[in-house]
Amino acid sequence: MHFLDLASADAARARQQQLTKPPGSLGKLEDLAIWFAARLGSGTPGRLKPAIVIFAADHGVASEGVSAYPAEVTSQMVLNFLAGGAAINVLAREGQATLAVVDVGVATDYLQPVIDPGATTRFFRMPVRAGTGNLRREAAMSRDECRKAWHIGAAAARQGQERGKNLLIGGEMGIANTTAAAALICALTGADPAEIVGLGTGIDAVAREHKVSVVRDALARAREAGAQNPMDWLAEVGGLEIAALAGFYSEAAALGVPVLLDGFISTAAALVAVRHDSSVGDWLLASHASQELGHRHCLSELGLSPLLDFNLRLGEASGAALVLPLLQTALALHRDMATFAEAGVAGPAA
Ligand SMILES: O=C(O)c1ccc[n+]([C@@H]2O[C@H](COP(=O)([O-])O)[C@@H](O)[C@H]2O)c1
Ligand SMILES: Cc1cc2nc[nH]c2cc1C
Repeated sequence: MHFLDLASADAARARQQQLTKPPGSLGKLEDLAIWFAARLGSGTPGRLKPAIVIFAADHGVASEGVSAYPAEVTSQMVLNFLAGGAAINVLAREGQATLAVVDVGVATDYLQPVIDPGATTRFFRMPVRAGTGNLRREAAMSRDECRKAWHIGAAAARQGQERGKNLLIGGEMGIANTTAAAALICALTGADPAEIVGLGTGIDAVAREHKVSVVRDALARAREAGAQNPMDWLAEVGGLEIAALAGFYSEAAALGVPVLLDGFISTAAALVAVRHDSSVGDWLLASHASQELGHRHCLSELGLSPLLDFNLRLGEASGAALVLPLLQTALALHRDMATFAEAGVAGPAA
């Protein structure tokens, strides 16, 4: 386990007091500089080197009519990521982050060649199985499959660290995964599904009522099957990409690399990782508050407050990538501003 570097945090806090501005006037930008100092082990951290990894997988529960889109969209969007046409391709470029996509269980075949010579997105095909089982009726996956997906995520985090990345961002693509994420949040926090289940990709109120009952049925079935600890729940009502994300976050924390969370599904995966090992929580930063109903509840269970509230509900790491320029700016201000002494500016009146 990695500990926070409190001496570096103190050095950063002291520097913030010396920079040519009233103390506290840069608000959360100051907090961010201190947050990164404690985790990057320097009182004046350099530029962030972010890596984005999107885990993609399908969900058997899509057959219950819980999404506004057909399951084939998962594989079609993977092709879009590889061709460079998705929101995350643009956001990753703007945020100067590398982008990789890992197929941990996409069920439908890719109907085009997946290699685009001009594309910069790396692609790894490591399907654990062709989508999960329908979590309303059966375990989403076996414990063994769940562990495999978790380890794929953990290996991705290790590779990020080996490549010198100092900020890890996990994203996901999986039609129907807001159903699995909602079920996990309810299972791990005791919340009522009616307060967590949202509209996902854009279902209507009637479909949402049905989605609530699908989650209720899944929770009752899994409880009956003996689910107790976070790993049990992850296998029973989670998803392959959610398990990979939970492994990715756990390993990032174990390696002492900070993590930037995305939206509802990403945060549900982080909740699993934290309930599995509470020390993971120290390494998590929340990028934004998703429109998805239960996201704020999940964030508050993790003790996190989101930086932005932009009504996003896209997933695929988009909200996390969006805040990268803000984070780089916070660290640049912290590094590059003059102190009162350097600039010959008088401090506060005595
Ligand atoms: O990240 C979020 O907050 C978020 C909220 C709603 C939907 N999504 C994305 O939409 C898909 C899941 O929505 P659904 O309706 O199919 O469950 C999945 O690919 C997610 O990336 C993501
Ligand atoms: C088009 C589309 C793009 C997405 N990106 C992440 N989840 C998504 C879901 C849909 C439906």
